[in-house]
Amino acid sequence: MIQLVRRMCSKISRRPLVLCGPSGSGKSTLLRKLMEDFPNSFGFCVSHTTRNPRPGEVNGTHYHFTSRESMLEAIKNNEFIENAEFSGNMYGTSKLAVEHVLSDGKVCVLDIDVQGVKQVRNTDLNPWYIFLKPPSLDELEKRLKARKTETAASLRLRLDVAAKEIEYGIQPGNFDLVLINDDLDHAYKQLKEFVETNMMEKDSILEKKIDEQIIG
Ligand SMILES: Nc1ncnc2c1ncn2[C@@H]1O[C@H](COP(=O)(O)OP(=O)(O)OP(=O)(O)O)[C@@H](O)[C@H]1O
Repeated sequence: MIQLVRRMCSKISRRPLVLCGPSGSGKSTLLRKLMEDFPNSFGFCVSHTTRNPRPGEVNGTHYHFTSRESMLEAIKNNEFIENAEFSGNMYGTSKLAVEHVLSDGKVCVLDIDVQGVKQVRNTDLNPWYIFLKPPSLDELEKRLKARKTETAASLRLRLDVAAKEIEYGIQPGNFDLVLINDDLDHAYKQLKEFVETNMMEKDSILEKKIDEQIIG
């Protein structure tokens, strides 16, 4: 019973986590590490996309791969929290995907772009917002090239968009934390510290309060 109450309370106390940053800034890389360290605390909110899967990407795990027609229909039916168009493809977070993570009692993690962040601000999701900034556009270009997922045209577009996103990302007040992904271990350490300070401690304080109320 105590476990159940604790679980219910911790669920409502846990604000989602938004990780935003230009394509290639390292969002997936950092989130993978976070999920490995806290497998029971965080749940990745699986986005929908109309783009084709990259090698190794699994439907339902990395993305829900879908068609433009079904996605437009679902958006019309108000099934999405946010959606964005990038490089001729649609991306979006469905309400169901968020509910799926919450029903597991986990903190919902959203990997979204600036367009998505602006829309999430108009919802009652109330997440923590973290912006991941590449050390420079040159370094971003190097990393995207090394990832070997882009054509010359899609690389160009990503770099153009990145410059605008960084402008928004570093503006004071837009994010709770701006993380520079220079050295990966250092960036991860900062992310982990932010999470432990702002997201974990509050939960343990809440759990202590629940224990005091229930046990006496
Ligand atoms: N600190 C770092 N130093 C060097 N390489 C890095 C660092 N962080 C990430 N990378 C590499 O940069 C590339 C881009 O990272 P990743 O795919 O995680 O970016 P992303 O923000 O998730 O991109 P997208 O939005 O396109 O999915 C990957 O090949 C990754 O291994």
